[in-house]
Amino acid sequence: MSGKIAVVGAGAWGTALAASVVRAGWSCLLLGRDSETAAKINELHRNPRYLGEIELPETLRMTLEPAEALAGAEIVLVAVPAQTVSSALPGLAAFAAPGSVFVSCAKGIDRETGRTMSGLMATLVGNDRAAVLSGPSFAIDVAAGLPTAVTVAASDIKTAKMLAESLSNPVLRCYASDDIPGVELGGALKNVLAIAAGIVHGRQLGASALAALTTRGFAELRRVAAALGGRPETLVGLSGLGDLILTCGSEKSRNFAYGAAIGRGAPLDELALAEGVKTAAMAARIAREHGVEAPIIAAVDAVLDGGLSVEAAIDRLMSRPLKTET
Ligand SMILES: NC(=O)c1ccc[n+]([C@@H]2O[C@H](COP(=O)([O-])OP(=O)(O)OC[C@H]3O[C@@H](n4cnc5c(N)ncnc54)[C@H](O)[C@@H]3O)[C@@H](O)[C@H]2O)c1
Ligand SMILES: O=P(O)(O)OC[C@H](O)CO
Repeated sequence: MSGKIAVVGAGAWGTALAASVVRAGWSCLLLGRDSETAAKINELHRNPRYLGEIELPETLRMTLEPAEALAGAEIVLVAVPAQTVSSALPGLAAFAAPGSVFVSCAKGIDRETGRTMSGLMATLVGNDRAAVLSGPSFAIDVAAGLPTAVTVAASDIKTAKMLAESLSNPVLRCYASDDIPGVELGGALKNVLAIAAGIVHGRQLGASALAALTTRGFAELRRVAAALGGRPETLVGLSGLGDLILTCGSEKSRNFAYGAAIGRGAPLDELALAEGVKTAAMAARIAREHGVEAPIIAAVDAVLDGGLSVEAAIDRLMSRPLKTET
């Protein structure tokens, strides 16, 4: 590939994606906010704060200037935390090259407006230029060049295929989809469910409970995503089931690890880096407003809100009326 890709957000995911697109042959500028990280990336080819000693490609450069990062970029990967996308985007759109495609790589629902990341982007650059990348992918794995597969969605399948071809490399396999809601809601909702799975793990409720929680959580993920237009077949793919399996079973997941800490009795932490914390309330609200049964998501929201203890949440989930499975 030749040409330029800009990556917004020099945290774990932005840096890993930037390394990955350089491996795919693109020139890449990473846009961040702190000069110390820029010096480490540009001079030492490392981002120790987020990715330890992983060696980044020497041609990867970071800048603090949006105009420089976005000038001439055909693709802009947006990898800042979901709750900062609405404030980060308006300052960027003005610098974007005409026709460039903005790809949300964040996983969450905006907690002020209830809007999805693609929805936020579409208001600025239009539906045709808004896309989503999601799927089972720890930044540290992608940065280290371990084999990974994700889904890239755009409303036009031709755009999705162009992005999948552009972003794939020998160790990152991108599948194309035209189901934006299905792909992005899988990623947003699995974070909430990973917190629940972490609680089960931290509370030492056993492997059987973890399997039950993950499976019933998946049923909720499918129902809520379907209510917002996600297609069932997308939810059994990488960005739904795939990412749920990854994050509901590994302490490498910040959401799972945060849930595990709560399960072990740690106090709630408003500043936790787990994206599911900030998406839980909106996910529960969307489920209520659409009349979708989502007791696990509601329980996570109530526990994070401080209104329900873990013990009471378990009792509540286990004492629900019995029903048919499907
Ligand atoms: N870390 C992962 O393994 C991973 C994998 C897939 C998806 N994601 C998703 O990617 C998103 C980012 O996660 P992360 O792990 O990189 O977070 P992070 O905390 O590692 O880094 C976030 C970065 O964004 C920067 N930032 C915040 N607001 C900004 C703004 N307005 N403009 C520019 N930069 C800004 C911060 O300074 C920080 O460098 C999240 O939605 C997360 O769910 C993360
Ligand atoms: O560490 P987490 O829980 O934010 O998960 C990271 C990625 O979303 C995994 O696909």
